[in-house]
Amino acid sequence: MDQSKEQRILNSVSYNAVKGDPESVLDCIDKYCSQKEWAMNVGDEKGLILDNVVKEADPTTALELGTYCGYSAIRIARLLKPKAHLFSIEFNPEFVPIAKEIIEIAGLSDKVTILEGHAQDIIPQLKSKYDVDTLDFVFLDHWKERYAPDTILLEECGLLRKGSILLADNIIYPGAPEFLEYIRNHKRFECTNYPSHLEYMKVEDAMEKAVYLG
Ligand SMILES: O=C(NCCCCc1cc2cnccc2s1)c1cc(-c2ccc(F)cc2)cc(O)c1O
Ligand SMILES: [Mg+2]
Repeated sequence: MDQSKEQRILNSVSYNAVKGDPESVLDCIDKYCSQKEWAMNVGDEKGLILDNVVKEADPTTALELGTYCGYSAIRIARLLKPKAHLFSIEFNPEFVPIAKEIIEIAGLSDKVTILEGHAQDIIPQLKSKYDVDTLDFVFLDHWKERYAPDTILLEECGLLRKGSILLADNIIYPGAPEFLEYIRNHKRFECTNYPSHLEYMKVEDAMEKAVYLG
């Protein structure tokens, strides 16, 4: 059976990236996906916004919804301080082993735990099963219509604390209108919009940061 696009991305990383060097893994994926095959990584332009928000949050415990090939997990994990940890949830069983391998090549396996399943099933288990207290940073990059309900779920599960920072991808394209409506009208969130472009394209996109006020 011929390989998947995600398999081909892993092949390219495995062949071209410097083992243990997260930057070279990111560069390799960005090169492959801008020159050979488009893929839904957050990419280099929005990746810089992600970097800056992660640096601002300086999280001890971070959560990502939507691992895909591990690109944004590497962007986040490479900035984490020594004892900090990233939990990343992915529902597609095909992507999990590929993301694990790419994160391993980046040398960041110790800082990232990939949890396979749907966010709405795993979020309620984070405290009891994964010993999470509260989340300092959350990157939303999964089903766009799940951004709002899963944000509500995070709050209901007591996983947000005063100052928790949420960052959502694809606010314009594919778009997350319900999330935008919810988060901007909810008084316990302080929102900031970051205009950008869809990964590897000239199409408009944006990211939205929401600080939980407690
Ligand atoms: O759909 C996107 N991301 C979500 C897919 C993962 C589904 C999951 C559900 C789920 C549930 N629970 C836990 C984990 C997970 S992962 C996505 C799509 C585009 C795009 C696609 C076509 C196009 F022409 C232009 C842009 C760009 C992006 O940056 C994206 O992020
Ligand atoms: Mg995205």
